[in-house]
Amino acid sequence: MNPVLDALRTQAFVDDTAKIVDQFRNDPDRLSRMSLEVAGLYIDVSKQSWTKSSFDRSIEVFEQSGLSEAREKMWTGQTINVSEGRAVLHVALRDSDAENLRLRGAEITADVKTARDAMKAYADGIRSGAITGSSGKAFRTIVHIGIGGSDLGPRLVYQALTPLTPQIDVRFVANVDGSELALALAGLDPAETLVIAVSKTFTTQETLANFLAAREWLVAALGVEAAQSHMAAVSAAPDKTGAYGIAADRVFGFKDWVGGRYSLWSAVSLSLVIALGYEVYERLLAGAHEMDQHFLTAPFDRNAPVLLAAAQLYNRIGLNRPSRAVIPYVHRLRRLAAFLQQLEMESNGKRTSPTGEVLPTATCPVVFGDEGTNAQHAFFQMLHQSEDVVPLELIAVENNAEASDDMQKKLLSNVIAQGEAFMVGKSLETSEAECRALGFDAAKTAQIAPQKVCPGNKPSTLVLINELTPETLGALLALYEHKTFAEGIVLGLNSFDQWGVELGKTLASAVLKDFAAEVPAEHDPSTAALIARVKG
Ligand SMILES: O=P(O)(O)OC[C@H]1O[C@](O)(CO)[C@@H](O)[C@@H]1O
Repeated sequence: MNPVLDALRTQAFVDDTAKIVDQFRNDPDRLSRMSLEVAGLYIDVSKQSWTKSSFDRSIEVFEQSGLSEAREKMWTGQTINVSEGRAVLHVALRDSDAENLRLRGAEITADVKTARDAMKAYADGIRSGAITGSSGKAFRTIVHIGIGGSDLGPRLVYQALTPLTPQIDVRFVANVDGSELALALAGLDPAETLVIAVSKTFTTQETLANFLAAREWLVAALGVEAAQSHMAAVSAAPDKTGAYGIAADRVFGFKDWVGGRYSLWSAVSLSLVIALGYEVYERLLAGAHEMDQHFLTAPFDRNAPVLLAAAQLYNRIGLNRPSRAVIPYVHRLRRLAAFLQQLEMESNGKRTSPTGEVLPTATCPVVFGDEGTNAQHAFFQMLHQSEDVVPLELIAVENNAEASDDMQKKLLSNVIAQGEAFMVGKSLETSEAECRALGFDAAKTAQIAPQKVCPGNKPSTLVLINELTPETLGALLALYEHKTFAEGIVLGLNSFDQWGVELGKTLASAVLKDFAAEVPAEHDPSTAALIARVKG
């Protein structure tokens, strides 16, 4: 029983038939109350399914959820990730105010500063040419090897901010499917290549397998000793890196109070700091910090992360909508949906409370998406006409210096029109009129018009980024982190562990053993047949 969420569901039930478009007539202040501008982001949730009462009820849910106290606990470094016995302090990585850091105990200040300085020195050395490959050649390419939180954030940020002609290129490798590494190494000169293994635990099968294969590639071309200066590692378990032949002065650490999917602010982004420059990294942190301050101080009904979280809970819990589509109309943010899939679904895709009780409600929707306008020519057909309601998150950039004014206007016209189209839909009357305008006779109109109908009344949120800069990108990603945190608190779960991923890993290592075993372990006939097939 979760009384605050029950109240929300009751309100949603009452408002179930409400038309979004009518709410603007019923409530002249709707747009101003449900939109705000912060850290270079304009956020509009007025096309969500709320009535005035259900919006107010949704905000009350957060006021009654203990979110303020939980936020304080996080910011002051208390052990809120109870099952792993850890604090959650990724926000400290983007807080350059030493006074604040000291509040959390002395060692954090030193840790954060030491890690930043080490990254900066190494990156500046490579960018200036003071640090080179074994043959004295400058590094031209970084092969960033990592998966999950050690890949999705850095890959998203690199694609978002990389210059058109980068001084140093970054190629990302995550999957243990050897094709990804093969494609990443293709055409590279080992003498100009730096391989960085990125893993919080330094135990992840895919990352270690890819790193060993990449090291072999280096050693084959350069020899064991020379290869050393072409390898580096990032980990919260630096003690594990030595076994992989990585020199101690090429290991960059971070602490276990940084969760994997919240780690892009840490040394996990070393590849970016080298390729884009320390200054870009600092600006990314500054943008995220501005959103942190907003989240910390803004009242909940004017708090961007809370507004996005409230829309999601209203859709997921209030109206039982099991999915959410994230559509960045920004080619440089084409990996945003993938990043949010891990951030939100690995954080809040849970079924029990931190004390082990099964939760009384659903939790996280299925998050999916692709870049706009591409998605319009792929799955929008279903989103527009299906009876299923999939709430949308539309993200766009207002000013893009890389695009002509004409193309930018075309792009923005699409994202704005889609929000409207999902809300207003297309009625049978409109469809019939269209058919008649096309010269269809009554029989053909009766056949075709119903097929053109779009039910509409489908909600969307728009996040409009003034210009895609390191600051606004930092703010955008911090926005989603705090949205996810706020939802987790209301749902009554621990957003910072991920016990559910272990089963697949355990079974994978058992199957791997079975491939080599004389007599494989007991499995169901389908699994046994597959193992036998691979064993040949
Ligand atoms: O950085 P690591 O320790 O290699 O882990 C990679 C990813 O694997 C996970 O543990 C899930 O399997 C994620 O939480 C994490 O981001």
